[in-house]
Amino acid sequence: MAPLLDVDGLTKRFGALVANDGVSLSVADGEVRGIIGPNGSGKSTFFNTLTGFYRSDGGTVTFDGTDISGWKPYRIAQQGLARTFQIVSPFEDLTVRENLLAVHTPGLRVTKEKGKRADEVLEFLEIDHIADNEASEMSGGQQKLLELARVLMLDPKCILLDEPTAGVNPALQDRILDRLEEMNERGTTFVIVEHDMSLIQRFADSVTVFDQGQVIAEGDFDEVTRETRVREAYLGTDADAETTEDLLT
Ligand SMILES: Nc1ncnc2c1ncn2[C@@H]1O[C@H](COP(=O)(O)OP(=O)(O)OP(=O)(O)O)[C@@H](O)[C@H]1O
Repeated sequence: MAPLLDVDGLTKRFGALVANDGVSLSVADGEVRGIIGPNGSGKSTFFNTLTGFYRSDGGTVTFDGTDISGWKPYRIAQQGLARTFQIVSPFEDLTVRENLLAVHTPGLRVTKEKGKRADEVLEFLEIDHIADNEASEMSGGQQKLLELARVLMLDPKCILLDEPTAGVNPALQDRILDRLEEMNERGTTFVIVEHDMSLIQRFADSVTVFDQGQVIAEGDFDEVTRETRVREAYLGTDADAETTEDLLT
């Protein structure tokens, strides 16, 4: 079966710096793919280029059988490939619910339907009790949930998550992960950039490792974390680490 997401030779340069150097990666429908790699290895750039926030310098992106290379971010999101950001930025003056209603959802033209979707999403993520609070009153962790909620308004086939639990307390982290797993069971595909290796180990079916803008390994978590090249990539940024566990946690 053709992959849901197929990236071929994606390249992004910032002046002389090649942040993504011919990155190729295929994700199957229903898969959870983890992307790991040391700081500055090009993971966020990959998401930004893939989703049209950066103009690519080469390569193609095919999603659900359609070539979406060079498309604008909103069109890509509406095609079913949505993303969250490492730094969340809700409309702070709006309430939580209003933040969801502000998402452009072409599939739900009737306001009543959109309100119903918003209420379902709020309940699913267990933030319905703060629906009428201003977003500015939310904790950092709750804002991460709001970010996810905004993405769910689009009912996407595939969600790219950029560090979904960074800076979130452990109880809330667990809740976020439970919800992601539930969505995956219902068929949503995920690509997740995360430094928290326990999360990757628990959630990802397979892992792609970036280093210096390139894919250097791919496979299941235990397989890739044993690879010498992966250990070396992390060692370069953490010379004191002695074991793989030290390196990757
Ligand atoms: N807008 C930009 N302008 C110039 N250089 C950039 C820009 N964004 C990223 N870079 C550079 O591209 C390289 C890859 O950065 P990127 O943020 O994609 O890495 P990352 O793997 O996501 O890192 P981290 O894990 O720290 O988030 C780095 O050298 C970074 O300094």
